[in-house]
Amino acid sequence: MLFYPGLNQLDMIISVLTTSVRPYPRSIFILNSLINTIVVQANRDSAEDVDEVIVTQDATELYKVMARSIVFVTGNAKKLEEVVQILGTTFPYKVISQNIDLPEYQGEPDEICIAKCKEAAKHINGPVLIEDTCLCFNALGGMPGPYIKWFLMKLGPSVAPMNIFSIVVIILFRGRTEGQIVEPRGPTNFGWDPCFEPNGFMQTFAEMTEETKNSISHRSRALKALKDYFTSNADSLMTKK
Ligand SMILES: O=P(O)(O)OP(=O)(O)OP(=O)(O)OC[C@H]1O[C@@H](n2cnc3c(O)ncnc32)[C@H](O)[C@@H]1O
Ligand SMILES: [Mg+2]
Repeated sequence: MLFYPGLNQLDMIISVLTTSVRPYPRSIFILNSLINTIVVQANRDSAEDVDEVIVTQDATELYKVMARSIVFVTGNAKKLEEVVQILGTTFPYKVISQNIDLPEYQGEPDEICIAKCKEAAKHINGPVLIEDTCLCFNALGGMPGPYIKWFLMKLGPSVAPMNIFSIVVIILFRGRTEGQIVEPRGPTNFGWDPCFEPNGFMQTFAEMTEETKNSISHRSRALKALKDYFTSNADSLMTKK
């Protein structure tokens, strides 16, 4: 059952599909046996797009590496930067990024997230991580919600009081950060960061150091829950088909 906290909140939803275990774009997996060398998968991108070549002599080891990869699909470089920083080096899965601008779906945040996740999985053919952020205004009955991207593009970061809330669905995790909307302050290179001042702080997200934002943000709380879950269940998740 998916959890949705209500519209008077800002929701960040992260979906993880662990439905298949296959090779992924941007990696070449090579099984180097005594008999010959088998390229298990060369991806459909050009050779320049290949991030790494993994060579192993042990088929079991190969499948372990393949099974322990998740592709984070996003067209947003700032999201990617934060997700990589937050997950850090101790996340038990290898996170490979793929820049695909997925469709902006309509509907409730959880439905949007699932649709986005399925679409990402179609491109990647394997486990994917996606994220969708909604910004919901109390004064507007929850709008623009998932349509915040277009609001930001048209109006810039000037908004009304709200709360922040983060959840992760399909495998479900939640994180929440509350705060106030203020006159924009700080760099304007990431969405609504300049106008969101979390409770207990005198700075907006944009004015904070990355470390401070990542220690309290909706994203970091959702990802912490995800990381804890994947760390405890790494072996059983790896074998899921
Ligand atoms: O490819 P995807 O991952 O969908 O990336 P996106 O930029 O399209 O992102 P969303 O669909 O989730 O749209 C949410 C909007 O909110 C912005 N946003 C997301 N997380 C944010 C954060 O932590 N701080 C400020 N703005 C954020 C983001 O730049 C978008 O304009
Ligand atoms: Mg998007």
